[in-house]
Amino acid sequence: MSLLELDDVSVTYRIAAGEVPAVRGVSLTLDSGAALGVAGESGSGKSTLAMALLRLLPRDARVDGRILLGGEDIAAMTWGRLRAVRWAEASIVFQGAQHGLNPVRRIGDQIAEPLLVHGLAKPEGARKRVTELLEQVGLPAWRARSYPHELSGGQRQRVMIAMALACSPRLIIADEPTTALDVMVQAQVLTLIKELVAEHGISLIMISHDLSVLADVCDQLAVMYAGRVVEHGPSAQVFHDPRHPYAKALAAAFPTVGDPASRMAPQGLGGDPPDPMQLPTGCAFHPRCPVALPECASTDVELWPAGPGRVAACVHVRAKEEAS
Ligand SMILES: Nc1ncnc2c1ncn2[C@@H]1O[C@H](COP(=O)(O)OP(=O)(O)OP(=O)(O)O)[C@@H](O)[C@H]1O
Repeated sequence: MSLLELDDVSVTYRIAAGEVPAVRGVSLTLDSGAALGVAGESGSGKSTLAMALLRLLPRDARVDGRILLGGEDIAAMTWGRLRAVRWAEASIVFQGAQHGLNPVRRIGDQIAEPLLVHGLAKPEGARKRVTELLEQVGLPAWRARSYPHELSGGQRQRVMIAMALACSPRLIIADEPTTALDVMVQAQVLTLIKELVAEHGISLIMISHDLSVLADVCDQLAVMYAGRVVEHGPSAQVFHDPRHPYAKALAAAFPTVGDPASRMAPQGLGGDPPDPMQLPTGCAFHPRCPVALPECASTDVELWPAGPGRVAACVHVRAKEEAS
C-alpha cells in the first residue's frame, strides 16, 4: 500500500473577487521510503498542495478529491486524530520556517515541544531525544541551550529539521527548505535531508522551483504548471530528458544543483505564469509554449504515457504515443 495517495485533488480558494483554482485534478502516489519532488514556478500551486496534505489550508479553501495517508482519508479525520497525525506521522518544514522559531525560547525547549505535546516523552526522555536530534542534524548538544538569534540561518533550518524529525514521522513535507539559504549552506542542508531520509526510511515530499535540487534528492519528480501536474516520472529522466515543453524550460533554467542562476525564470520562456482566475483556454501553458499547435488553444490534454513510469500532458506526447 502507498503511504500517500492523492486522487484527483483540487483546491479552490474563495475570495471576494471569485474563485481561485490553485490546484487542479492532481493524482499522485508516494510509496514508503520514497522521495517525491514537486517543481514549478511561483504560483503553480505547490504550497497549496503541500498544505492540503495535512489539512493546513485556510477556511476559505475548498478541497475536492481524496487524500489518503496510510490508507486513512485526511478529510474524514477528527481534529484530535489530525493533531496526532501532524508531527507524529507527517511533519512539514516550511520555506523560511526558521524565522518562525520563538526568539525568547531556547532551541532545546522548542525541539522538545512536539514530543511533550504529543505525550511521546517525559521531560527527561525529551532532553535525551533533543541531544540525539541535534546530533542527527549536525549540531552539538550544547546548542540546546542557545536562543535562535545565536544561530546562523543554516543552523536554524537544521533546528527546524530536528523538530520535524522529533516524533519520528513516516513522512516529511519540505516546502522550499533551502530557498532562504546561501548556496553553500543550501548544499549542506540538502545533503543532510538526503542522508536522514535514507537512514531513517522516511518518505519525503520536497517542493522547489529548482528542478536540479529536486533531481538530486528525489526518486520521482512531478512538474506543476497552473495547478496541474504536467509531467511526472523518475527524477533522472524528467530532469535530463523532459517531455513536456514546460518541464524542458524548467530543466534548462536549473542546469546544476545550487547554481546561482536558480532564481532565473525558465529559459526561453516569455511571459509569466497565468493568473489562476484567468486561465487561458485549452492548455494553460499554450500562450508561452514554443511548440504550441493551434489545437492547444482549445484542448487541455490529459496525462499520457511518455515512457516507462512516465506521463506528460502535451499534444506532442499524445501524438507520439498514438503513433507508437
Ligand atoms: N489564501 C489564499 N487565498 C487566495 N488565493 C491564494 C491563497 N493562497 C494562495 N493563493 C493562490 O493560489 C495560487 C497557488 O499559490 P501557491 O502558494 O500554492 O503556489 P506556489 O507554487 O507554492 O508558489 P510559491 O513558490 O510562490 O510559494 C496562486 O495563484 C496564489 O495567489
